[in-house]
Amino acid sequence: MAKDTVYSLDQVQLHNREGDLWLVVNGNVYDLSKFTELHPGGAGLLLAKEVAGQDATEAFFSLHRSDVLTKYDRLRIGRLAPDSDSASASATGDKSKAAPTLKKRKEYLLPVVGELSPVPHAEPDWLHPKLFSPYYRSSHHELRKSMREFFDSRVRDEAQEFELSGERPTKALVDLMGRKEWDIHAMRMGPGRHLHGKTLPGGVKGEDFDYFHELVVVQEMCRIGAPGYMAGLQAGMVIGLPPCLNFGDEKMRQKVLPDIFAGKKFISLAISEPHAGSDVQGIQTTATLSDDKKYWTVEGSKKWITNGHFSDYFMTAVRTGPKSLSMMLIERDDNVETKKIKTSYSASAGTAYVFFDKVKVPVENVLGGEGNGLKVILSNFNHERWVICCRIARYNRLIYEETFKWAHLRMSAGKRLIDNAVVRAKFAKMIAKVDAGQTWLEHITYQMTKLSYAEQSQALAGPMALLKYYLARCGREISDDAVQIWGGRGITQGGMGRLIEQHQRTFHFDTLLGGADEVLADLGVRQASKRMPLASL
Ligand code: HEM
Repeated sequence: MAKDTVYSLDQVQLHNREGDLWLVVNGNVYDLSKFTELHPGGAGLLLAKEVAGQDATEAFFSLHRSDVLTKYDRLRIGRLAPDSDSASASATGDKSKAAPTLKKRKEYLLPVVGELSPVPHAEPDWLHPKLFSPYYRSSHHELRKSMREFFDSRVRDEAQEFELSGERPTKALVDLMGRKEWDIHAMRMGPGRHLHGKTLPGGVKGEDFDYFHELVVVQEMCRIGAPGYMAGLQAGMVIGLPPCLNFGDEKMRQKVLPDIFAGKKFISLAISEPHAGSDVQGIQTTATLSDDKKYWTVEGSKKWITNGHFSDYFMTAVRTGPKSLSMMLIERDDNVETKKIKTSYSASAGTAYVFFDKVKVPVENVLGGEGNGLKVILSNFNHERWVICCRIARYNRLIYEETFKWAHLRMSAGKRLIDNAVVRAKFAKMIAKVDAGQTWLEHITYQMTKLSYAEQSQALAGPMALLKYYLARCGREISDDAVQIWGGRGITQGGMGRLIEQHQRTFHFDTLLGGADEVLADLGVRQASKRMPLASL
C-alpha cells in the first residue's frame, strides 16, 4: 500500500474491529490490525469505539511522545483526505475547537532530525533566528548543525536503549566518532595543539577551534538525553586525559593520544578512593620507588571511577611519600583489576572500583614531576567544572522542553495542564533558570577565550565554582517542578516521561561531580572574600 494513498474518514471507519483496525493520527492513516495485540498500552483502548476506525489524534497525543510515530512509521498506510481533517478532528465531535488544536500540534510536536526545536526557549537564544549574540561566528553555527545531525541520527536511538539496558556504547559508534571526518573525541578536549592542522566538522579549522566550539559539541551531545550512556562515551577521557595533554612529554603524547582520539583506547581519571572523595589529601594509594629508580610500584584502590571498567589507562593520584602526592599514568595489565559499581545512573558509564596490586609504573609516567600531583589535579579543575556546567545547562533546558510540550498535550479535568496558573508559574521559574544559566555560562566561556590557562585559574576559579553550584541547584529545582507536572510518568522508566524519570534519578551526579554544591559555593565565597579590599570597609 502506497504511503501517499488518500483515504476518506468513511473508508477508515470501515476498519474498526479486532484483526482489521485502522485509525488516524495527525492526518495520517495507520493500519494497526497486526499491532493491536503488541501495543504496549493494551489492545482494549485501541478497540474502543471512539478510537477504532476514528481520528484518534487527541487520545494519541495525550499518551505518547511524538517519536512513537517516527518509530512506527511502518504502520502508516496513507493520509486522511484534507476535507476529513477538521470534520473528524476530534472524536468528541466538537469541530470548532479541534481543528486549531491539531494544527498547533503538527507545528511543534514532530521533531525533525537535525532541525532546531520550534518549542519556545528549547534552544539557547544564540540559535533564535531573530536574536543576536556577540559570541558565536558562522563556524560555531556550522559546527552545531553538523553535531545536531550526527547526534540526532546516529546516537540518540542507541543512547536511549542502552541507558536502560546498561550496555556500553558500541565500538562501531565510538570508532565513528573518532574518524577523521568527525574527530569528536579530540574536539571534546577543547582548544589546543592536538587539533592543529585538522579540518573539523562544519569546516572549522583546528587552529580556530575555541571554547565556544567545545561548548557547542558538549551541548549538542547532551540533547540525546541519556546521562549515564553519555558518561560511557569517553567522559573518562574528558577528565583523565588533560594531564597527559598539558604535562606529558612527546613520547607519552605519541603513544597515548592517537589511540584515544580514534576511540581505540579508553582512559579514566582515578582520584577518589573509599576514604577520599573531593578530599584529595586523604588519598591512601601508595607508590614505592624501585632501588634502581626506574619504576614505581603502586598499591591501593580507587572508587567511583567513570569508565574505569573498560579503561586501558588510569590517570592516577598516588602518594609517593608521606607528604608527597603525584599523578601518574598507569596502563592496565594483569595486576590491575576493575569491578563495576552499580550507581543510580546507567551502567553504560562503566563506573568501577579499580584495584592496583603491586603494579609497576615507569618513572617517566609521572606527570608534572614527583610531588606535584595537587598542582596537576588543580590545573584541570576549572575546565572539568566548565564542561559539567555546559552539560547541566543544556540538560536542564531539555527537561524544560519535554515538560513544556507535555503541558500542552496533557488534558486534565477538561483543560490542558498549561491552562492552569499554578503550572505556568512553574514554567516561569524553569525558563528564568535555563536562560539565566546559559547567559552566565556564555559570559564565563568568553572570559576563557581571552585568558591564558593560568589566568583562568586565578580569575575564574571562584566564578566557575559558583556557576556550577548555581546550575546544579537549578537542575534539582527544575527536576522537582518537572516531576510534579508529569505526575506518575515522571517516575516511570520508559514511556513518555522517560527523560524526566532519568533526570530525577541522576541529577545528583551534577550536584556532586567536580565538587559538591556546598564545597563549590564556599569556594566561590572564599575567593571573593580574598579579593575584598580591606580599605573599602
Ligand atoms: C499509531 C497508533 C499507535 C501506536 C503506534 C502506538 C504505540 C505505542 C507505544 C510504542 C507505546 C509505548 C510508549 C513508549 O514506550 O514510549 C504506547 C503506549 C500506550 N498507548 Fe499507544 N499507540 C498508538 C495509538 C494509541 C491510541 C489511539 C491509544 C489510546 C486511545 C493508545 C494508548 C496507549 C497507552 C495508554 C499507552 C501507555 C502509555 C502510558 O501510560 O504512558 N495508543 N503506544
